[in-house]
Amino acid sequence: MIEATLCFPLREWTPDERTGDDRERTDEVLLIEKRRGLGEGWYNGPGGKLENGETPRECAVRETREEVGLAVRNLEKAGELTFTLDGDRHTFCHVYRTRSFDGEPTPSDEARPEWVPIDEVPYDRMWEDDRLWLPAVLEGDTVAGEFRFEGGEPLDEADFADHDLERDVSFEDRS
Ligand SMILES: COc1nc(N)nc2c1ncn2[C@H]1C[C@H](O)[C@@H](COP(=O)(O)OP(=O)(O)OP(=O)(O)O)O1
Repeated sequence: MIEATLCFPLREWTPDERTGDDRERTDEVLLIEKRRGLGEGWYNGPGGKLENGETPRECAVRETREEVGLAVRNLEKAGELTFTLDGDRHTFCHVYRTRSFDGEPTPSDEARPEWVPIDEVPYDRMWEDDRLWLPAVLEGDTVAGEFRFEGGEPLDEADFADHDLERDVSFEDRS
């Protein structure tokens, strides 16, 4: 089974009174538009597969740096997701969020970053499971879920079948 990570950097957006911007203050999340590989063309958080000897947290930090050039710190564990394909465990994904980072997001070969207000997340351009668990993660909750896909490899061409989801979960190892 593949072990992978996703990281959702968050920031507060405040209106600039000098420009007369009258939008409400809101949180924004840094998403990527994936440019290659699994989920190409879809929005997601920065992330990827664990390398040998790496902890999930180290992986999330490395992948966020590699994909969008952001140095994230103080990651908070927000979720554990299991994706099954035709009844077999396919990917186990650790989900993090953070408000601590240095640098400005910059595009890479793998990803185009974009700050998005959390109530405007483009779920119609994301994995089908995301609309079920990401809102809770962006609200500060914790989630654990299993999402079942059917139809054979690759996973991003399979059909989403059903799921189980728990909220307000505690993660013992805090990995
Ligand atoms: C099945 O549903 C999924 N939903 C979401 N939101 N994200 C998913 C799903 N399945 C996989 N993912 C994530 C997990 C990883 O963050 C990426 C896939 O990573 P990738 O295969 O691109 O991993 P890298 O290590 O970056 O790949 P390279 O081999 O290209 O370096 O999708």
